[in-house]
Amino acid sequence: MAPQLDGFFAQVDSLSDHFIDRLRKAVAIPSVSADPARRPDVVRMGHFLKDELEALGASVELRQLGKQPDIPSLDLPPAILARYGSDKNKRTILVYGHYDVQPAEKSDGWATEPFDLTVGEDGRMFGRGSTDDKGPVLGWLNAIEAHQKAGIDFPVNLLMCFEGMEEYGSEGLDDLIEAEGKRFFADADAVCISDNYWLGTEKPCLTYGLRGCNYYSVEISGPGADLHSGVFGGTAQEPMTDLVRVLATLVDTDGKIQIPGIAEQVAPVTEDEATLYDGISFEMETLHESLGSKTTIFEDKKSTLMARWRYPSLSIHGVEGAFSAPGAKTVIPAKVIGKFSIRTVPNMEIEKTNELVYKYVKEQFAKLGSKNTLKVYAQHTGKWWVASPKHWNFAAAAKATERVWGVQPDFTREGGSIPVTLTFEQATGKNVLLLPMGSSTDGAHSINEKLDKKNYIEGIKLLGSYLHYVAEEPMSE
Ligand SMILES: C[C@H](N)C(=O)N[C@@H](Cc1c[nH]cn1)C(=O)O
Ligand SMILES: [Zn+2]
Ligand SMILES: [Zn+2]
Repeated sequence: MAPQLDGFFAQVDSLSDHFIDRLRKAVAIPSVSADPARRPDVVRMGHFLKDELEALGASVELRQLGKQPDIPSLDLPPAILARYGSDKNKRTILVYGHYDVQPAEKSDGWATEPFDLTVGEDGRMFGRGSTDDKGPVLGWLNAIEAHQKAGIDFPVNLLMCFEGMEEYGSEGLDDLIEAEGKRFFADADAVCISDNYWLGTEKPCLTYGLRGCNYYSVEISGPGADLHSGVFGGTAQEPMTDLVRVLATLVDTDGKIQIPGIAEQVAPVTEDEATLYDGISFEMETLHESLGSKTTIFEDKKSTLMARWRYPSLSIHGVEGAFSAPGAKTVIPAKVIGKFSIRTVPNMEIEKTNELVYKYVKEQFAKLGSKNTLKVYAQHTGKWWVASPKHWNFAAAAKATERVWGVQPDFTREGGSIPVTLTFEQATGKNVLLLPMGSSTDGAHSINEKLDKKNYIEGIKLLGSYLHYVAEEPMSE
């Protein structure tokens, strides 16, 4: 099966320094989508990808997505739509990834410069976006190049959709996907996304589910300007005090969401599902390693996996407008905006969840009897997704995993969110597969994000061989 793969693998190995250099160039572009000041860098990253793709012979379009809804003066970065090959006798695979990254500052606690890919002797490649999601996005380009240089026919037609706003809720992309479902994406036989991580560090996985994400702001204001706490402390009602008290009512120390009506929406555990967790390769020790501590809510694997995959969670992320620098500033902030999100699961509904959140937050604020003013709103929302892994798309990925890594993959769900996954499924009507490259200790969204060189290089082989096995799978749907 897939006889050309040995030549492809050898070519990937001999190009490995070049592929790491490509990742270094990509990481050097600080494409932070959440920071309006970095928007030119996000656009520059989009152009970098366009140039690289064109140099490989792909046809590429940059699609403008309009203005950012919450900052109407700011253009959204373009989505990249690209095609490599248009042979009617080949299958067509649509791949998606994102070229934006989470914010990162050395002062957050990074051991190295976050936008300077630093490769250690042990093969760990540190840099913001290395695993999420520049390494995997470049994996597709590298697979194309290795085929070209090895003189091996590319096994499928590849459609690519890369966006620059995923870490901010994929603003503007749903409309494009819906509009292009039966146009640019019309030929797609299946969809593959490489933008998540293995459950541990040793065993690869194929992922068939994601949680959704509803992201909220709670804004409390009162004074006309920031105040001196010596002059006004004890005489003015303070927005920060109110906010802390409201945020404290959302969730308890063991992660139990306190908002009535959320738990009632969650799908019951079926008998089949209850047996599924035992077979998954997952160690609490690896979780402690990824977490950097032993502060887990649960002590056992099953409860932990269920909490990550099939129950909602509520996280408090930060407070805009609050004093957060080192030192001691005796300020009373005039307006503070608390940020929290709820990871949603089957059968939670976005609108119903929003209404429950708004009602609860308003009730908690009312209980304080404060003269300050409250606003609560959703910044962005994205639905959960669960697909069937019983499909030739997953079968091909399982064979590729066995060929590259020598083991059968686990079939997993993921606690994170990729907001457009369900949109791709619905707009194309095709099966969607998540095929991760990185591992659980990569620290996506955290300080010292990394991708292991082994996962990058073998990951390129995995993506390329998946396409070969896709070409060989019997047509069933
Ligand atoms: C799993 C993926 N690599 C990722 O990190 N997704 C983000 C996307 C997001 C941001 N807001 C809402 N969703 C995540 O899960 O936080
Ligand atoms: Zn990502
Ligand atoms: Zn991310």
